[in-house]
Amino acid sequence: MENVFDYEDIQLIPEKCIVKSRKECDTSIEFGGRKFRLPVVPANMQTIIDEKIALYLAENDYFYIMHRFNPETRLDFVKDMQERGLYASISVGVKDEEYAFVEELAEAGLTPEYITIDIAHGHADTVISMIKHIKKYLPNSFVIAGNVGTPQAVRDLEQAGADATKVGIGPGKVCITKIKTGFGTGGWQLAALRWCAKAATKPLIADGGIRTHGDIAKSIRFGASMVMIGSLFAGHEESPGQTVEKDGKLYKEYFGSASEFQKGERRNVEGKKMWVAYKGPLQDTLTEMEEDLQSSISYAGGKTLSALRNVDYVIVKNSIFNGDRVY
Ligand SMILES: NC(=O)C1=CN([C@@H]2O[C@H](COP(=O)(O)OP(=O)(O)OC[C@H]3O[C@@H](n4cnc5c(N)ncnc54)[C@H](OP(=O)(O)O)[C@@H]3O)[C@@H](O)[C@H]2O)C=CC1
Ligand SMILES: Nc1nc2c(ncn2[C@@H]2O[C@H](COP(=O)(O)O)[C@@H](O)[C@H]2O)c(=O)[nH]1
Repeated sequence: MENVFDYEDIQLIPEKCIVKSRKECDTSIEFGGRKFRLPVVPANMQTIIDEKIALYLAENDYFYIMHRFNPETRLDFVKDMQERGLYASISVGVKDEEYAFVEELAEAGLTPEYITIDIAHGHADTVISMIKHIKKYLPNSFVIAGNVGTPQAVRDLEQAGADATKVGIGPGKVCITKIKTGFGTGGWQLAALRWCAKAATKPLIADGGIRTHGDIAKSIRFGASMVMIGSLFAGHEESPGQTVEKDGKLYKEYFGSASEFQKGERRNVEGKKMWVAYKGPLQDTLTEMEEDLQSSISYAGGKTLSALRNVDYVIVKNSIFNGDRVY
């Protein structure tokens, strides 16, 4: 493939500014029939989101996807969110019991507004079959399917009925898929997104590899409607998971959904755990992301996210920084 690059290799080129203040720039996005304040969603991982954070995000017009690792709580979660007049957004897998769960929701008259099929290798018959099952029993749920890394996968999942596709195999901060299997989009996630966008007729979610807020603007430029982020959302006051103190500093755990910490066993492990420096309140990060994205839009010469989609860019290999040395 030609022109393989990642986030750190790209710089977007500024256009003439048309606003007097960055406050005029609107970062909101319509996704699955709802308007959200940011084109950003915290990863559906156990150390990133829990019911309390989901509630906060929904109440404050942010998009969220609840993880699937406490499966028995999902039905009540959907009921509770909807009784509060909020949208419900959950994840499912593809094992037999997940088929029964979808039917259980339908029998209870509960339609989650968003259902994400959360599978490592999403270009699979198992995922295609689950998309069809959800569309049969819960036709009004907006189905996000993934993860994939090729245009053919996007076509196949869209063809099966997916309303959006999630792109990203192996670029995540706690991912070891690329090392253990030799496969994935790690190191060229942004180019893979661009490749997938050529085939997509429905929204794409760029998932994994976001290391700076500028990477959100770059994802939009290369075809994402929404950006899923794990590590930048880890380590907050509200983040689920253990907190430890070391040399007077606080750290919070962040582990992969395919790590032994998630699975409780060392079988097919494709994720690891790391400790993230404590970051303070989640809202501070969301606010900073919004301000930075408003600034990105102003550099793109517009007032809305659409301005980002057509800006020119240069590929400057490793010119910003290498790997994860961010600040
Ligand atoms: N975005 C990414 O790069 C990655 C994300 N993850 C995350 O880890 C979590 C666990 O994912 P996953 O293992 O899919 O979910 P599950 O553990 O629920 O496995 C789902 C089913 O798919 C099978 N399966 C898993 N991987 C493969 C594969 N490579 N080829 C064929 N069948 C497979 C499993 O069987 P069996 O285990 O017996 O093979 C199981 O029957 C998810 O949250 C996922 O998002 C994991 C790796 C990569
Ligand atoms: N290969 C693995 N990928 C994983 C695992 N758990 C989650 N993920 C993916 O990472 C992103 C978050 O990436 P980040 O760079 O923003 O931290 C997440 O949304 C999943 O797609 C895992 O165990 N192995």
